[in-house]
Amino acid sequence: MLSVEEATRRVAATIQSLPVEFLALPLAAGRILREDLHADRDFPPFNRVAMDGIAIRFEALATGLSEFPIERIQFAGQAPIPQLNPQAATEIMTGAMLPEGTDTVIRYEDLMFRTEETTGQRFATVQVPPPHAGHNVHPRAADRRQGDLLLPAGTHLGAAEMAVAATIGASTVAVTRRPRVAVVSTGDELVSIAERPLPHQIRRSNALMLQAAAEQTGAITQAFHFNDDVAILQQNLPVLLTEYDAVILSGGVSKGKADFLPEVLRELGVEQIFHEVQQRPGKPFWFGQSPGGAVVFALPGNPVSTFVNFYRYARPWLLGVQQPTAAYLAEAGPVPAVLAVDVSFRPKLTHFLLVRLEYARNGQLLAHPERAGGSGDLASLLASNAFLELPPEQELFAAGAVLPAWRFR
Ligand SMILES: Nc1nc2c(c(=O)[nH]1)N[C@H]1C(S)=C(S)[C@@H](COP(=O)(O)OP(=O)(O)OC[C@H]3O[C@@H](n4cnc5c(N)ncnc54)[C@H](O)[C@@H]3O)O[C@H]1N2
Ligand code: MOO
Repeated sequence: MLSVEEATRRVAATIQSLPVEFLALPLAAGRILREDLHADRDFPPFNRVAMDGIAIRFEALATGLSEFPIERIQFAGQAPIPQLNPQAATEIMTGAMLPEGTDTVIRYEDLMFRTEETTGQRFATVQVPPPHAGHNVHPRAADRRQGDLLLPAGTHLGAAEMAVAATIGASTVAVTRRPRVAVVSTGDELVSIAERPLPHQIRRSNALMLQAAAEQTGAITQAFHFNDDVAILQQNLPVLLTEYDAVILSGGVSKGKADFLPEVLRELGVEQIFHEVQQRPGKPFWFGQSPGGAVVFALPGNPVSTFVNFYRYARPWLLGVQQPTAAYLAEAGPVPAVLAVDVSFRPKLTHFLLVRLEYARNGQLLAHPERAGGSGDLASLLASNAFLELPPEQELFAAGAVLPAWRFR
């Protein structure tokens, strides 16, 4: 049977970048950028006044001058008028362009004002002299230069990236199109969430779970349900394989008499890349790829198995096809966590152990195992926020062991 490492490698081998689409910037938040974006101007683009007050020439103070006549007032957004008199001041607001002939800004808090009654002329007296020329000025190009690479292809457009893209006028951007995912539940025992189940029936929860989890990666999803019927599966699966980038099925992949999926998928020309992984939960996981390129994650139907397999294999795939650089691995992969108590697990399987991750006072990420009733106990997912990956070659895991933790919250 395939190891978790080998299954991971085979899933990763099917990752190919999805095509690029061009979007108006406001619609691109959360997407992966697929072009390099450079500074179109210097940052800041002009000598920017950083405090409300007056602009003067620093040299004037050295001559012993401390009172300046105010020549004019300049607001942010007004084109500056050069100040020709080196002994005068321009009253000026934060965000304005520093006028030629001045080099220093003194804030209102460090000034006293008086108005000459006869002429109406206003004067500012410096109470606290500035320490150096350039004080309270954010000089042109201090932060970045025109032409600098600011957002390389592969950047995830979060809040900071949106601000920088906006400031350089990237009104339309090239981004990865969203993955299209069909989520399919199978099983005769499953009824819709609006129905009152008969005693032998249950409501189908996996499809909604998978939709929510896939949409969080940026995918567009649509849900389907098929009964355990070979003809229905044969009739409905082909169109999904042509219209979606990934088809994520749940149920119908183990050894039961109604577990038709592996056979039907093979008959439909989907190449089986593996069936069964040396892991618990989620051993009967089937994975394949159709000739058209769509991948098929046929996940075991027990809700915790479906859930764990999604986060362990399908989520990294969905992030990988959107992110053409290796950066996706950091987002998709596990974080190291410290086991809080001793744990033993006998079977020669990789064990995915539901845990609650919590920061200890020393900053360590501690993993507390959660009481769980097995792979059917979907309520156990509520109390946990990650699963630890315990390797198969070991039976005892002592408190303090550092292990990979896959977070899902
Ligand atoms: N003889 C064997 N039997 C089983 C094996 C095995 O190795 N030999 N493996 C067990 C393991 S492990 C798992 S996991 C399950 C997986 O089986 P299937 O993928 O075929 O899933 P089903 O039998 O269809 O369903 C299992 C379980 O999950 C419930 N389910 C299914 N779909 C949904 C849904 N959309 N929403 C909510 N719940 C769902 C279903 O009702 C079943 O209770 O097989 C073991 N058997
Ligand atoms: O290993 Mo199955 O996935 O637990 O119930």
